[in-house]
Order: sequence, then C-alpha cells, then structure tokens
Amino acid sequence: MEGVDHLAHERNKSEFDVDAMKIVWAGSPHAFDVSDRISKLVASDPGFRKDNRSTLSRKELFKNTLRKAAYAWKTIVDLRLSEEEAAKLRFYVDEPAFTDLHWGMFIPAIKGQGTEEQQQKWLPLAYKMQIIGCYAQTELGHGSNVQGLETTATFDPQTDEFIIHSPTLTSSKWWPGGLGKVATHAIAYARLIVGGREHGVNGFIVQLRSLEDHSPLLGITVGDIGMKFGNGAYNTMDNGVLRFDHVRIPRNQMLMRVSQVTCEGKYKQSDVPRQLVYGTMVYVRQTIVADASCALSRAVCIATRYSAVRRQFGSQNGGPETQVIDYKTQQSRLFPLLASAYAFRFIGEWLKWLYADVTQRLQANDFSTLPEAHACTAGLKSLTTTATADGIEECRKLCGGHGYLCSSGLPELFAVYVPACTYEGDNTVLLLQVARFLMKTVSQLGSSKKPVGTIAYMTRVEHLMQCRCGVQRGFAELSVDLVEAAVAHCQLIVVSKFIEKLQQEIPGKGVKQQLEVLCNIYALFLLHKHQGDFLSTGCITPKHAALANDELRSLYSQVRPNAIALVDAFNYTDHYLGSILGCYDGNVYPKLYEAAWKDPLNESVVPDGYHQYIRPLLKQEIRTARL
Ligand SMILES: CCCCCCCCCC/C=C\CCCCCCCC(=O)SCCNC(=O)CCNC(=O)[C@H](O)C(C)(C)COP(=O)(O)OP(=O)(O)OC[C@H]1O[C@@H](n2cnc3c(N)ncnc32)[C@H](O)[C@@H]1OP(=O)(O)O
Ligand SMILES: Cc1cc2nc3c(=O)[nH]c(=O)nc-3n(C[C@H](O)[C@H](O)[C@H](O)COP(=O)(O)OP(=O)(O)OC[C@H]3O[C@@H](n4cnc5c(N)ncnc54)[C@H](O)[C@@H]3O)c2cc1C
Repeated sequence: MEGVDHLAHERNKSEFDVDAMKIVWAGSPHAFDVSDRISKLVASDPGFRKDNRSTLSRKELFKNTLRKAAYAWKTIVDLRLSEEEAAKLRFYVDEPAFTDLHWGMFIPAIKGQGTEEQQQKWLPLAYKMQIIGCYAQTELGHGSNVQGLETTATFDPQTDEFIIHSPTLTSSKWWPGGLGKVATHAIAYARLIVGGREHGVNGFIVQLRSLEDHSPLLGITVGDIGMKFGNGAYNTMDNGVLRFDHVRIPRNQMLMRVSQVTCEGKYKQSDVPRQLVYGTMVYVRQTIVADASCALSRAVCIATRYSAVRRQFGSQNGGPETQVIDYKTQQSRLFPLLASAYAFRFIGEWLKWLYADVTQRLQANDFSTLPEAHACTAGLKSLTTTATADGIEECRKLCGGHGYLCSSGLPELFAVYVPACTYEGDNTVLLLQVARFLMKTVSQLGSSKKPVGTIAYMTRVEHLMQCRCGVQRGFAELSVDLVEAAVAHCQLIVVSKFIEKLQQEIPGKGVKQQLEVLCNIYALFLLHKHQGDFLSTGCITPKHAALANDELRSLYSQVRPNAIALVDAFNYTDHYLGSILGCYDGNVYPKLYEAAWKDPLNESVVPDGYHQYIRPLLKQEIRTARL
C-alpha cells in the first residue's frame, strides 16, 4: 500500500545512527545540507522528470536534454545558487550533457593551462555561459596516444595567427562531448609548428560556431558521431566529429602557461614540466573516482533494498518465503560491493586532497609530487571505474529478471557508466602508466632518493631488487604482470586510506564500528579474491586463507541487520535513483505492475501490425511451408 514503509522492519534492525552516517557519506554537515536540499529541489520539480527517457527518439531525447540544461541554468540563476549548489543541481539532474564538458573540462583547461590574461578574458564568458566549450583532444585515429595526434597548429608570423588544420581523415576530432551540436568553442589539441619545427601537442581556443546563429564558422565541419551504447543513456550527449580546413586564430588563443610563442615567432618552454599540458586529464580523473562511488552506491542501494524485499523459496508451513538478502551467496556478492562504495567514497576524498595539494605545489613551482599525483589519479580512476562498471552489472544480476527492466534503473545506469572505463584514459593504458611509475621507483631503490607517500612501502622490496637487479626483461614483455602489480598497488592505497579514515574522529553511535566492518570486508574480500597470489608469494599460509574466509562470513552476518540503513545513508531520493526496485518504501510489486501499463506499447490492446502481419499468419492466409 502507498504510504506504508515495507522496509520499516529492516530499518528498525539498524545498530548505528543513520543520520550521522549520512554526514560521513556526504563529507561534512555543510555538504550534507547542500546535497539534501538540492536533491529534493530537483526531485520535486517536474521540469527535471527523467522516467520517460527510454521511450524517446534520439532527436526527442537530445532536445529534451537541451531543455533541461537550459531549465537547470535558469533555476541556478533565478535561485542565485552558489557554484557548489549549481554543481550539485547538475549532478542530481543526472543526465550526461554538454554542460558536463563545459564545466568539467573546458573551464578547468583554461584555468590550468591558460595565462592570467587568457583566464581573465575567457573565464567570465564561460562562467556566464556566453560561450559553451568542449575539450577536443581525441581524434579518429588517436585517443590514448596523445603525442600521436595529427591536427596541426602552424604559426604565421605575417599575421600573428595560428592556422589550425586537419591534414588527414584520421586527424578529425572524434568523441569530444558537447562538440556535435552545441559547443561554440573548443579547446583543440594540436601539434605546434613554428618556423617549420614541431613543438609537441598544445591546447588552442578555437571558435567553432557563430554566436549569432550557431552556424559553423568558415573552415569548420562539425557534427554528431551517431548513436552510442544503449538507448537513452549517453545519447543525451552530442559527442562530435570536427574537421578544420586552415582555420585561423589569433596567437593569443594558444594556451600559454606551459609553452609560449612570441609575436616574433620564438617558441619558449616555461620551466614547468611539459606534462602540465595533460593537467586537465589529471583533474577529471580524480573527479571520476568520486563519480564511481556515486554510481556504485546507486546500484548497491537498488540491489540491497530489492534483496530485502524479494522473497524466494524457504517457506516453512505456509509462512513467508526467505528474503534473498539472507542467502549467503547473495551476501557474498552484494556486501563487498557495499563495502567498495564506501571505500571509493573515502579514496575519492583523499584523491581530491592530493590533487589540491599538487595544484598548490605547482603554483609554487614545486613539481615533486606531480609523478605520484599522475600515477594515483590514473591508477585509481582505472581501478574504481572497472570495479564500478562490473559492480553495476552484478547488481543487475542480484535483482534477477526485474533487474533487466528499464524501470529498475540498472540498465541505464550501466549504459551511462561503462564508458568511464575508456574516457579520460583507457583503463589498461592508465595502469601501464602506474606500472611505469612503479618500475621507475624500483630502479631508484638503493639511491639517495627514498620512496615516500603511496610508494613508501617499496623500500621493503629493496632487498629483492638487489638480488635480482641484473635480471631485467622488457617492460612490454612483462606488461601483463606489471598491470596486475599496478592494480595491487592501487588496491593497497584504497585499503590504506580506508584505514586512515577510521583513525579520524567519526561521530555517531555505532558509525565507526560499521565502517570498520566494511573496511574489513573490503580488505578480506580482496585477499580472498587474490589468495592465489598471497599464497604463492608466501605472504599468507593456507590457514590464514581459511581464517580470512571464516571472518568474511562472520562480517557478512554483522552487516546484514544494518544493510538497509547503510544504503539509506547515501540519502538518495527516489527521483535520483530512478528505480522501482530501489524505491525507499520497498513497495515494489504494485509499482512494477503500474509502470508496465504506461509503456507506449500498451496504448492499444491490439498492437500495430496485427492486421498486417499476425492475422494473415493465424488465418493461414500466408502460404506455409509443407510441414
Ligand atoms: C553519479 C552516478 C551517475 C552515473 C554516471 C556517471 C558519469 C555520468 C556521465 C557524466 C557525463 C560526462 C562526464 C564525463 C567526463 C569525461 C569525458 C571524457 C573526456 C576525455 O576522454 S578527454 C581525452 C582523454 N584522453 C586521455 O586520457 C588520453 C590518455 N593518454 C595519455 O594520457 C597519454 O597519452 C599517456 C598515456 C600518459 C602517454 O603520454 P606521453 O606519450 O606523452 O607520455 P609517456 O608515456 O611517454 O610519459 C612521459 C612522462 O610523462 C609522464 N606523464 C604522462 N602523463 C602525465 C600526466 N597526465 N601528468 C603528469 N605526468 C604525466 C609519465 O609518467 C612519464 O614520466 P617519466 O618520464 O616516466 O618520469
Ligand atoms: C563516452 C565517451 C566520451 C568521450 N569524451 C571525450 C571528450 O570529451 N574529449 C576527448 O578528447 N575525448 C573523449 N573521448 C575519447 C576517449 O578519451 C578515448 O576514447 C580514450 O582516451 C581511449 O582512447 P582510444 O579510443 O584511442 O583507445 P585505444 O588506445 O585505441 O584503445 C584500444 C585498445 O588498445 C589498447 N592499447 C592502446 N595503447 C596501448 C598500449 N600502449 N599498450 C597496451 N594496450 C594498449 C587499449 O588498452 C584498448 O584495449 C570520449 C570517449 C567516450 C567513449
């Protein structure tokens, strides 16, 4: 029945202060207040409805996304929302759109790679959305290999301009979000050519469309690259294709914090690492880790609530069947994902601190932690997005057949989320970067340069390197093993930072105890999953492995009474979850049944096509093959 909390009995089992845990999950009382207020604002405004997405055509879907983006912007302006509140509003609107790249990449690129003068010129226009930007780096022929990009930017000293050109088909910009139909400007990455000499890939601000009638400017060919995975999902985003035909831009539209070109045509490299050109990618990778905890927690919330609602088998003397959440197999699949959601939340908090720290150091020309920041953002982006994509799919399976319905929210969440394993760096390519960092660290063991921070533990392998220092096989030959070592390195960081989180003051009855249980589940589940490696390297004995297994089962039993409260702590509205299986009140079956009849296919009891195709079949009016 409506208004009845079908999960009240589960909520009454909680052994900790859920409101206090909501603050821990949000990060602070202030962050909780903003999230809670804005999520309810979005949920209560019909202008942000999203339950019809799977029934719209691509063009209807895209136009609706433009409407919502404009409506969101109007809401932000009318309510005078702060930058933090505006970001939260865009988050809870929960629809990939051009604004993600405008705010999430175009603006950060100007802030990170533009000079003060360039920031003063372009940021006010971007903040007021008087221009709409995208980040145009990837090309048809190159994405991972940034140094392989083919677009050229040739300096013309006669006119003090750069000529931006797409020399080959494969140099066409391909994938940039927001590029296809909306962006008026791009940060385009191109090979800088000055006086016939190449100076690597740099970023250039290029206007793509008229601010009067939105038509592409001279020399610009631009469009959408077509439908992507899934129906609604990421098709709300106009990922685009772009070709330049000798497009001229003023010299001062090359982002010049890292490298400069003078009006005399002199190339100058600042005394900052060339890799700062990649700075926007480092920034986005750390935000993607926070995204992972959001996406995984959404899926886990749905699967946990539904696992408590769903009963199957086990009825004694006509009594109620067993809740599937009480099956040990369901717990062994679900609770490690619940623990991972919390683990990724805290590693996301730490990574945000690491990025802020390295940014502050860069401003003082201290580049000492840049390699570690690159390795951590690359590795943790790879680890958390892979685990989250796999976790969302596991949550779909944990919900049985109903998990495959769009009304469960899981198919669309999966379809929107999985490109995170590719964008902002293919996950394997990024792990190879971590492996390169680890090998460089190992090669420096024994020198005066002592490993610190997230690689401090590597001093313990020093003895290994000394006895094996002569044995070196090619990086490429060992890359599979090195990628596994990179994953292990990143898992160690996640576990370590979870443990460090527990050493902080954590208010609220039973809150720290619950987090300790989740931390132990996360760590022991990894040990169980990789026990072959632990056993073969002698890190643990078979008895240790058995003890870990026993402890895991015990920990699952400890989580069980608190599972619903632990997902309530995410404080997601039913609107944001977009899932009948995950609705707060657990009143699933009536809502599933009601939703079915709203499908356009049920607008008529006799389907279109019956008389044309089915009736002739049934009436044998179609010659049938001799049976
Ligand atoms: C909340 C629930 C909702 C569910 C849905 C969630 C999501 C909702 C949808 C939201 C919608 C939209 C948001 C999406 C936003 C993302 C959009 C995606 C945008 C993009 O994809 S932009 C393009 C990204 N492209 C890449 O990442 C390219 C990857 N390749 C590279 O980074 C580089 O090519 C490379 C692999 C690093 C190699 O570069 P290079 O050849 O130059 O360098 P070397 O390997 O030779 O290394 C040289 C040296 O440099 C160091 N180094 C390399 N990179 C960096 C760096 N970034 N920073 C610092 N240092 C770096 C490297 O370590 C070497 O050092 P060494 O010489 O060893 O000391
Ligand atoms: C939804 C979506 C949104 C995107 N948005 C943007 C955007 O806004 N702006 C933008 O510029 N780009 C964007 N991209 C592009 C994205 O950044 C690239 O697709 C990504 O960096 C991967 O590069 P790639 O496509 O060249 O993959 P490839 O590198 O071609 O990967 C193919 C395979 O080759 C393997 N591989 C590649 N190099 C190596 C190596 N050295 N060693 C071992 N294996 C290797 C990879 O692991 C992978 O298995 C987007 C992509 C998607 C899917």
